[in-house]
Amino acid sequence: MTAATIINGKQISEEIREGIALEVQQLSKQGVRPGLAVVLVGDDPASHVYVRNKEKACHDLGFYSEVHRLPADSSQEEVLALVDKLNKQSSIHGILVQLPLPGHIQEKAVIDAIAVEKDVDGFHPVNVGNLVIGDDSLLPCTPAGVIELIKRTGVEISGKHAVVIGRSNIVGKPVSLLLQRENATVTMCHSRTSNMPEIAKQADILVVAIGRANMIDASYVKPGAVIIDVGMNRLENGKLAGDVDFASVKEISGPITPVPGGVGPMTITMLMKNTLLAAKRLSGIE
Ligand SMILES: Nc1nc(=O)c2c([nH]1)NC[C@@H]1CN(c3ccc(C(=O)N[C@@H](CCC(=O)O)C(=O)O)cc3)C=[N+]21
Repeated sequence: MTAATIINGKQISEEIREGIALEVQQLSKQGVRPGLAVVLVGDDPASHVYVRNKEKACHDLGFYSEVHRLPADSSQEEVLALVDKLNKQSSIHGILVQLPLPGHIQEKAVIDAIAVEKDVDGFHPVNVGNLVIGDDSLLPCTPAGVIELIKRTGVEISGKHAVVIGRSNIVGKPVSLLLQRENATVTMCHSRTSNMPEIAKQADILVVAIGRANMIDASYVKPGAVIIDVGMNRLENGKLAGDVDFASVKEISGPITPVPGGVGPMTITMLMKNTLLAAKRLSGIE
């Protein structure tokens, strides 16, 4: 068997970003510059890579960006007051409040407070509801990036069996809905699934988002299946590992994403795409 294709999320991101940069140029002629605000409460170290990569993307694409770093002991009222200010600020079209928030702050209260039109994470209940219904909405970034990566493998999604491992609100659930929207037959597995390898082995497309380093080995994989690894696990040696045991799985799978360089860069690219879209809509251009 020939070696599996490695899906180059970094390169695909670059291609999409070139298109976004062109649109930003066009928009600037109409006096609009997409603006993104990121709110970081406390100093979760895992957040830093993400915020750094996001700032770089904003800079490279000519977006306006603000990062608000609040101390870990900020009150919920303080965070809500900042969100309210950003909701009203015309230079900002996208607001992302980095999760997880410190335990004393209710994530739901904060997400609910973000203006629906500026919710570039796609986490607000109105955007989630529209996703479920199939109406137009700002799509959550990682799930949107996953679909884009699958489409670019050239493998048809329609009619295929997709298995999603993980049922979180930010990845597993929305990815399942988007795959279903693409006419896949979708099975969701999770921590209580009793015969997971057996089910996963039926997948033509396997999306893994469980948060356990290298858990999915070749015994979960049908030969030739598309493998999308959403995992981001920081190992003790400081390296990043996915949820998929890349070395063993790539020997039998079809196209497979690496970590890093797979889904991660796409998440940021989709955030930029959402911010561009929000800027156009808020400016009455689309
Ligand atoms: N409201 C909110 N929205 C999020 O989208 C969100 C969040 N909170 N909290 C944290 C997670 C994590 N996350 C990442 C996205 C991309 C990379 C990324 O760019 N990874 C690169 C680089 C990794 C590296 O070099 O260390 C890669 O996979 O190749 C990392 C992490 C978004 N998150």
